[in-house]
Amino acid sequence: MEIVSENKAHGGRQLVVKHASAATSSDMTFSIFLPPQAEAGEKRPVVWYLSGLTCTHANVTEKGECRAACAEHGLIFVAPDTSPRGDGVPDDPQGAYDFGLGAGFYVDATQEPYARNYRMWTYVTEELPQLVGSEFAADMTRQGITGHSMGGHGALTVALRHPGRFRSVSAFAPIVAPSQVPWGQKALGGYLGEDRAAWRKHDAVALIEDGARVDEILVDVGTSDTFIENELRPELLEQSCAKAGIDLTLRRQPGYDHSYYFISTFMAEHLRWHAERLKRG
Ligand SMILES: N[C@@H](CCC(=O)N[C@@H](CS)C(=O)NCC(=O)O)C(=O)O
Repeated sequence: MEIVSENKAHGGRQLVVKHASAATSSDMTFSIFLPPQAEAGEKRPVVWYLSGLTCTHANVTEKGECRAACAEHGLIFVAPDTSPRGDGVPDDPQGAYDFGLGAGFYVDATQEPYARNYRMWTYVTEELPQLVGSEFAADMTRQGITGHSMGGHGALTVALRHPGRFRSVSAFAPIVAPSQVPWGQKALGGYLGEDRAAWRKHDAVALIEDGARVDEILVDVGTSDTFIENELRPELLEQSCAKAGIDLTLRRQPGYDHSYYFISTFMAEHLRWHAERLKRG
């Protein structure tokens, strides 16, 4: 583990960390904010933030405005990268932004040439939690997860497939049914192949239809988000949660778009919502 940068902020410490990942057979970089309470040696809850297309750890770290709320509530905030990186890691054949580098979609690819490196599911669900749990003052019995867009899809699917691991789940403008939208169809087809049965395990709406459950979900999406109708389709999550009895709070925020101006506006509310659930019992 190599500390790439370290800055004091809000009485805590913002780190950027690089490590050799066995899951992705590449070096991976993530950011972690340690609140003042963790700096004082106390084990603190962890909120995972999975980012969207084209992002690295840096977008939310620099533009997400997460640190004041994390310091107030004593939350460790971890932001992984969105794909493997480096020499020899294959990209989209046309260099498109929505597949390959910056677009790992939080799956373990089975298709060539992606299967060796594109193992973001194993990375975010196994390898990185083990590293964070062993290297930092993290209370791994208290975890929450959130994310944006492709990372909102990641947060929902990871939570739905790990019952009991997360006490709180939220998302900003998530892709909720990747099997039914262009971004998701391209990614799931490219990484997992054309067998749609394999896609269902990486589709929040399909997982809920197939019986997966979380107690409650908070979702914010902007009404001026240009991806809302064709890629995000929050109404599909609304319908599946209503049918399944999942307590979904879906807030359509008037005039907000898909950007970090939107995310940063509601970040503190999401973190408070996580903190309330993470401090229970
Ligand atoms: N309009 C973007 C689509 C990708 C996009 O909007 N990415 C979102 C996540 S899905 C993002 O957070 N981008 C980076 C940023 O705003 O810092 C493009 O064509 O590159």
